[in-house]
Amino acid sequence: MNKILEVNGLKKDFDTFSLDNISFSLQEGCITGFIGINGAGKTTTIKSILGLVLKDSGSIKLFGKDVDKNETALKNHIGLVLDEGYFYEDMTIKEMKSVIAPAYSNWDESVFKSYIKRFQLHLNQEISTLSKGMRMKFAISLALSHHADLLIMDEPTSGLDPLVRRELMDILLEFMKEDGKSVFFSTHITSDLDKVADVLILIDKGKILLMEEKDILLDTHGFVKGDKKMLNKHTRKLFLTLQETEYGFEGLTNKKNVVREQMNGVLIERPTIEDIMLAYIGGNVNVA
Ligand SMILES: Nc1ncnc2c1ncn2[C@@H]1O[C@H](COP(=O)(O)OP(=O)(O)OP(=O)(O)O)[C@@H](O)[C@H]1O
Repeated sequence: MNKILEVNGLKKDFDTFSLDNISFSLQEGCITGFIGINGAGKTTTIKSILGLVLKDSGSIKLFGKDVDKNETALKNHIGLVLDEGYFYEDMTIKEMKSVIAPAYSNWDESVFKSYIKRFQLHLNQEISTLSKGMRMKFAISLALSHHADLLIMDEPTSGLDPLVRRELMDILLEFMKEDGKSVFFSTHITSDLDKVADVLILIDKGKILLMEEKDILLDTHGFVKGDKKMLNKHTRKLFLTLQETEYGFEGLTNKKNVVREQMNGVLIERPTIEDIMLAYIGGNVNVA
């Protein structure tokens, strides 16, 4: 599989926050979830990739080419949905589209119109009167109307109701049906990724803590409950988090098979992506 985006040694210092030597890559044909709590550095990373924030150091390659040297050509391949509105509020949908469309050499008006129809948006409606869900749908319509290969979305589901979030997930899966497409999707609402993500990248305090295929993560991690008698110097080391009560314990392990072998009789449940995220960013972590 081709690497569609390669980020190497990305650094950005703000007064009270730093992106600390961020490196990761995205594989073609994958939906990659970029997860982390509020303020973890997701937006700063995405904006640095796009050149909307000036990085201090590091290299970024899109489709194998240096972003700094090929900005305009590469922009044609990217569909962008940012969390903060980048629309002119007093324009209508049609007027805003006319500002954005000429920036893309492969703009496809018929695709745009089909999304507007599908989302029941009205070309003459003023942006300032759009609800949050309608804004997101408009942003998606723009992002998908120039045959982009990589869709980059920053917190697209934030503040949306479950129905609209589901609709968005369906659109992503539809987009992925065509060969060579990829999605990079930042969110702190990890439940959105349960169904759609192939790979997860976890960022916290400006550092990448974890990068793994979702299925492998969910297979190797387990939420374990059992009798306190099973805990000893060795078995304790198998846990990322551990809570003990008078009688029992519960904790998250990243070595599910070893726990199964060495701790007979414990109950092992499948964790959610959120359980895993919180275990890695919380204290009390024994990462081997
Ligand atoms: N222009 C800036 N100047 C100074 N600090 C900044 C600037 N932009 C972002 N930050 C800081 O960088 C940190 C990371 O912010 P960022 O928006 O990247 O996080 P995030 O993971 O996207 O959070 P959220 O989920 O809340 O959107 C925050 O502490 C923020 O205050």
